[in-house]
Amino acid sequence: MSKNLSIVNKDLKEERDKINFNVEEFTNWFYGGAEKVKEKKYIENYFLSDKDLNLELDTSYLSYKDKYEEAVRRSIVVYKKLYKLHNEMGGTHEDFVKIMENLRFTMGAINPEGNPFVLHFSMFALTIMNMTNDEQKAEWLPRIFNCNILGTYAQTELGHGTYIQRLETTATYDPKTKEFTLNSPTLTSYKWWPGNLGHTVDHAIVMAQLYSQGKCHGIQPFIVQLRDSETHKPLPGIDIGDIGNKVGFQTVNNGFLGFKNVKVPYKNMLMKNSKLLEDGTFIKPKNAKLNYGTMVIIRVHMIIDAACRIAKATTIALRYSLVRRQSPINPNEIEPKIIEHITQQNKIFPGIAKAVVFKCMADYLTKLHLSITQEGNTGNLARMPELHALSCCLKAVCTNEDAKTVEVCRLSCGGHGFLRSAGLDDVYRNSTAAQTYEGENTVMLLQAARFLIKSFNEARNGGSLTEGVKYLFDFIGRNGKREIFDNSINGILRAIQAAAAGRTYIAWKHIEDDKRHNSIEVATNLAGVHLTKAAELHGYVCLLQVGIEEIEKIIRNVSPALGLVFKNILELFAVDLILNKIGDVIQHVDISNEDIEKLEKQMETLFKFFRTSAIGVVDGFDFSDPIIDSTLGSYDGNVYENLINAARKSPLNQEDVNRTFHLYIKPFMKSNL
Ligand SMILES: CCCCCCCCCCCCCCCCCC(=O)SCCNC(=O)CCNC(=O)[C@H](O)C(C)(C)COP(=O)(O)OP(=O)(O)OC[C@H]1O[C@@H](n2cnc3c(N)ncnc32)[C@H](O)[C@@H]1OP(=O)(O)O
Ligand SMILES: Cc1cc2nc3c(=O)[nH]c(=O)nc-3n(C[C@H](O)[C@H](O)[C@H](O)COP(=O)(O)OP(=O)(O)OC[C@H]3O[C@@H](n4cnc5c(N)ncnc54)[C@H](O)[C@@H]3O)c2cc1C
Repeated sequence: MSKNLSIVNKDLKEERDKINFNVEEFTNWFYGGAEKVKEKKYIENYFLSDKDLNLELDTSYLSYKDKYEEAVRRSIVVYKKLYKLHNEMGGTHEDFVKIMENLRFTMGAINPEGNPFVLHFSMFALTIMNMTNDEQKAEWLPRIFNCNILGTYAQTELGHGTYIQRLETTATYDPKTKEFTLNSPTLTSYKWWPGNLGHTVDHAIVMAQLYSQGKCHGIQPFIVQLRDSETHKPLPGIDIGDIGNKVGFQTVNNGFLGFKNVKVPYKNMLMKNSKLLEDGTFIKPKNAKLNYGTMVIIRVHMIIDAACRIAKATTIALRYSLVRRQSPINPNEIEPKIIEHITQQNKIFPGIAKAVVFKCMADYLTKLHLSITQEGNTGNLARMPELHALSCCLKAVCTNEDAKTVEVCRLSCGGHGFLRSAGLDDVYRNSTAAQTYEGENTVMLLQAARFLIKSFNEARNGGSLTEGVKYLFDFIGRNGKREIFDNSINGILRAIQAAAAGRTYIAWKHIEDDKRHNSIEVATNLAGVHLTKAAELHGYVCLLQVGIEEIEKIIRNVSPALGLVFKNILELFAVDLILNKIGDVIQHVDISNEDIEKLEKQMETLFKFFRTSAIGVVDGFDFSDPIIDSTLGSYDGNVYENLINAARKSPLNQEDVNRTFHLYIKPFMKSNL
């Protein structure tokens, strides 16, 4: 960690002196090993130490246009260095991925309001890698990796983001000219939202309805050039621009795009899955949803992003809470560190536990994605729906928790948390954006619920279930009897499973009852609230189940002192979860008031133990000061000095008297109204 060289605040030093486990060992776990931590630090320093980035400039004070231009300038500095470093490292694909993974946070420090090239290196490149045939790979990948072309992923339209089956952009094939003609037949068919589209990229993957031989064959991906390679002017028939100011992501350059008779060559339809013969004959893919593959990959990646945003927010909130003193607990004693107020612990400690459990889930899901993709490459697509359901469910649950936790962290910093210099606003904006992009969270939960209902039917009919939903058998086996609660970690898991299965049953029954008067679709819509609750509970089951399995493995492999910290973290996650979901649990589990009181007491005991470890855990997340970028969360804990120094940098403080005094205020004050 590049620690600030200033003297560490004595309250924070006192906390660190009490840490009773090896922080470095925790860091090595979080990043996947000592070698990876070394790499991370090297890469971080390699980029952040570059004076050309001019990181001294606080871009939050710039205008919308200046922010964008500075973000582009900084990104180019970074990407030039990236390619230099890539060559130095050996130039393999693995080296590239390593640098990109580590750049995730570094980029956040360089462009706090978003990266104007993020889609090129994520969705654009991934779609070309995964949805093209060999010839197309050979044509496009070198140009993408050399950045000779820059691209984005243009799917969402003004009228449709969720229901992509009804996208309106058309691509009509003419076998005589061997070209597609792209059109935006209505205003609502304009592409709207794609990141980097407005003024940055010159190419896009465009999702459009394919028409051939007079028939519509559903949405297919096309690679389309949008701007001239020399002048960057929009090509004929292309209407393109920036969509304007947003809640966040100000420098991501989200754009709009309309087509009027734009010609695209035959070879530009991505043909790994669906195929179109030159004569216009359409050949269906093995599974029509294969074209949704890039979204699945990104949803999987979003779990680790959520974990890291929570880790960052809790680092800021906890460090601040260990140096901020306010409100004596005993009237005659000195004001305590605010963390001594138990409500403050309740705000921050469960968040730290979530970051750890989400990280376990991200590792698990990444492995699962890899194994299901490998199966897919051999033609076996059987587990694709399971992966789709799981990634939708966890994308929704983890980003919802992420936004909630980051906001609680902001509140836990009181007034100072509302300052931009506290560093929580960009984290929150990114968290809340993640609730919407890559599939709106309610819609994602409903997709997961579809899988749950199918599995429930399967279980009722004595069929087979995938591992993650086998608990539905237990529910059916109990035949209406309630699960008996026992206060162990596995007891809590069984209780959450019973709640998830119970809610699935309620949703299923709701649909079955309504089906008598309505179509299955209407009945399903009417059960929507139950369905989303069931999917959400299922997401928590997955998190706890994977958390238990992964943390048990971790405990076997780390020192006993760190093992105890992991045990504490897992219990914190589990007890916090059951207490938050107690209403659902009571409905399906035989749990007494005494049991609940015991859980509440247990939480207090867990807080007591975690009180000494917490600072070690957040230090172990290993965010350097430039990455944390917070007056309240810096390693040295000198928050008041940081706050006043940051305030002095406000553009308004660069002069004693602002011109508005003479222009408006003084005449107003002298006017006697
Ligand atoms: C070099 C590497 C570096 C990597 C670094 C990575 C770093 C990441 C950084 C990323 C930064 C990104 C910045 C922001 C980007 C935002 C991009 C976007 O938002 S882009 C825009 C994002 N936009 C969105 O996310 C749009 C959201 N909407 C959708 O995804 C779809 O409309 C839908 C899935 C909700 C429904 O689809 P619809 O066709 O209407 O389907 P129905 O309802 O009729 O039927 C459901 C049936 O289909 C089945 N199934 C479905 N999918 C799959 C699948 N993938 N598979 C298998 N099956 C699937 C399902 O199981 C079910 O089966 P059954 O029950 O019938 O048996
Ligand atoms: C920051 C950001 C970046 C983005 N980047 C890109 C990008 O790079 N490329 C791209 O193509 N797109 C991008 N998008 C678009 C994004 O993917 C969509 O906005 C998202 O998928 C939601 O779709 P929507 O806007 O149509 O919402 P809507 O579907 O209109 O949602 C509005 C409301 O309707 C509800 N609703 C809709 N359908 C259903 C249903 N079936 N059942 C129940 N409720 C429903 C939703 O729950 C929500 O409450 C981005 C969006 C954002 C915010």
